[in-house]
Amino acid sequence: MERLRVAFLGPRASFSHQAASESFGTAAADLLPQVSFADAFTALQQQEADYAVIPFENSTNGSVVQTLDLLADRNDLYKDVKVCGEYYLTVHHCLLVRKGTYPSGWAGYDGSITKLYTHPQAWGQCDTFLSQHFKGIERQDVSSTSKAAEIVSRETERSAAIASRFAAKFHDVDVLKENIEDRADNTTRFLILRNVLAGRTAQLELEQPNAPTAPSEAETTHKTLISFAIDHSAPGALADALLIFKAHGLNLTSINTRPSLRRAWQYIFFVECGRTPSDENKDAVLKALNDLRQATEFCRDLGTWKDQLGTNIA
Ligand SMILES: O=C(O)C(=O)Cc1ccccc1
Repeated sequence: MERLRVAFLGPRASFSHQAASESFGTAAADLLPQVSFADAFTALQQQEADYAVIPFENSTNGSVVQTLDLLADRNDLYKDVKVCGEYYLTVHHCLLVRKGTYPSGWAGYDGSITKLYTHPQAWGQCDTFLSQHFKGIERQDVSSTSKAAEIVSRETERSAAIASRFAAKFHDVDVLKENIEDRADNTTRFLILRNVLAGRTAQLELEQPNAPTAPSEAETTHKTLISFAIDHSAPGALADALLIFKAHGLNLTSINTRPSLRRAWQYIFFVECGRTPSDENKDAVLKALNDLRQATEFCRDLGTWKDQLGTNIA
């Protein structure tokens, strides 16, 4: 079998790189760094990559809206891209500075840092630490935490990056303070995406490469993500749509919304639901999608995969 091509948000040493390399750890895979999540989606749609590993939500900070916007696919750019797996990564952030700038470490820190860099996802995960020690200090969003470490390694001003210990080593910068995340259990759930038309990944559907836990088939929950929009002027339209999930025995596990950008104040709903497969419910998702097509302005099946939290919710 040819080597798999796995797209992730680069440069190397980003959290997405870590998630990609851990989730495809045992497979023969080439990891392909991308400048943005959109580039990773494009690489998949054009079949220049077999999989993409993209952050979807964080246990401290909630949903990753950039990812929801790409899944919303308002311009039909990624029509063949679907979710086929997930991976949970515990995320520890460090405050990184150019090598040698603070020889006495955090204990001797004199408050001289004037600018902070990181990926937008990271600010909200380190809120308590930042408001205690860096209130009012300029913050600059950059394309990834690894990019932030790279910038700081070259800057002559007193600046700092929020990134991983791994990124510190990779870009040869110092760790001024580690574990600055608000919560020790700070975890990001990454989605593994594939192009449904790509034959070379078909056999891996529903399988997470290198699954951290391996529950038996009977106790594995399958999750499905479906997006839809409804006519907000009809009373009960959302309730009717959600009742379809219940009617087919699909357990709702999360709901997100993003603006539809078709009309002001209309939303795209992203509903995640779970089911433990059985003979009775094997067509539940297909049936629910058929019913949803009648009850919504549009709906889209964004894929089904195995739950890696190992919870049996049916
Ligand atoms: O910027 C990175 O390293 C990413 O991969 C995005 C991200 C940022 C913070 C937590 C998890 C993922």
